[in-house]
Amino acid sequence: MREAVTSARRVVVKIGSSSLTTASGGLDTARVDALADVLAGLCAAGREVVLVSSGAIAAGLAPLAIPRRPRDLATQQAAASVGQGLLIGRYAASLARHGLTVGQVLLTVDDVTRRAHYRNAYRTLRKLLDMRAVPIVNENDTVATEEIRFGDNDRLAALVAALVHADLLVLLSDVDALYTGDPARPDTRKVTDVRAETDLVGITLGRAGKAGVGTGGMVTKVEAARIATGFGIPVVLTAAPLAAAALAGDEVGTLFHPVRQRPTARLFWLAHATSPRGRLHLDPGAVQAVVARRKSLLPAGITAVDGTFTAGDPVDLVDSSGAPVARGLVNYDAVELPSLLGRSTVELAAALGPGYEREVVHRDDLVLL
Ligand SMILES: Nc1ncnc2c1ncn2[C@@H]1O[C@H](COP(=O)(O)OP(=O)(O)O)[C@@H](O)[C@H]1O
Ligand SMILES: N[C@@H](CCC(=O)OP(=O)(O)O)C(=O)O
Repeated sequence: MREAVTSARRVVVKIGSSSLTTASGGLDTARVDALADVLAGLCAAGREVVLVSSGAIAAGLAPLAIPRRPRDLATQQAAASVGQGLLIGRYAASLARHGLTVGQVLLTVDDVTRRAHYRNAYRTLRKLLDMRAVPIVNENDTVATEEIRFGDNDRLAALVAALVHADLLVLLSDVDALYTGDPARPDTRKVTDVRAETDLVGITLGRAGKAGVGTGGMVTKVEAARIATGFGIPVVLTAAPLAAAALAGDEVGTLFHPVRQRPTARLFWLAHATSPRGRLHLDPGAVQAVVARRKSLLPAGITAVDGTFTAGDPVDLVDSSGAPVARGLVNYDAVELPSLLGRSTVELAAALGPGYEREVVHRDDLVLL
């Protein structure tokens, strides 16, 4: 019995396209009904549920007579636009059988990465939960462009779990657990528990299984598990038909144990949810100061600046090989920085005024990567 699972009050469940569609590509209503039954069971037991459901693109293919998952964004978006309505309609009907109401929540990357926006998303999700409705989240595929797309809902689910302060994230796929390699091969073993990054050493994370339906495969699921467990949220990865057993605490699938206590929400978002707007190249002394001594970053330790950012934006701090070592909120606009580099704060204050004594990134706004 998994205590971390049975004690969870607020649960985020994510289901992949591969678990919702028939072999011919249409929406499998029996599977949607089966999932709805599991979710209704959770609600009846007084637990709160947020569902993150993929499947919009897959559900839109048959009605548009598209034979397989399209590669180009515009066709994917058209399919999602048709499919999302069908998907949510089906969930609404399935959950109505249990007297439950659904609320559709379509999110873009910005909605969960920009502070002002994610507060907004959080408020809506909270309100839906307070009103005993089941929020059903998907990426807002029809407006997301290639650059600002999640592309996979695994990461979105982990960020939503963090956003609503969930006690558990359940990732439902078409495979019953994480395996040491491609589960289709005979020599692979099931991994029942992942307690630390070292447990993943030697595991081959393959791409999506069912051709043309899922995206990301195990890579994005393990990445999602990293994000959630880093926020103190346990993650169970299993197959959709095992959802009820997994949620009852049975030892099915793979349990990713939380690796640490919850960090402050702000720094978590900085590390995992924000997209950096630029890069500050640090000399070795500055890397040492920021990483080992947890100091603020001063202009003297910066050798170069890339990107077009303004004060308050997230930026990556990179070492001399270009590898990111930390992320932080920068106190200057990109255009201001080049003339300050390599100069001490005392010198800058004397030459330019006391406003230039400020750190480039304050230690309170810094998170190590
Ligand atoms: N190490 C692994 N363990 C388990 N499954 C794996 C592994 N590597 C690749 N896979 C494949 O990942 C697939 C699940 O990913 P995906 O198709 O993206 O699912 P979903 O649509 O549920 O998000 C499985 O069907 C499986 O074939
Ligand atoms: N937003 C897309 C989901 C893409 C996606 O992540 O799919 P999957 O790998 O099946 O979870 C859709 O609804 O089709």
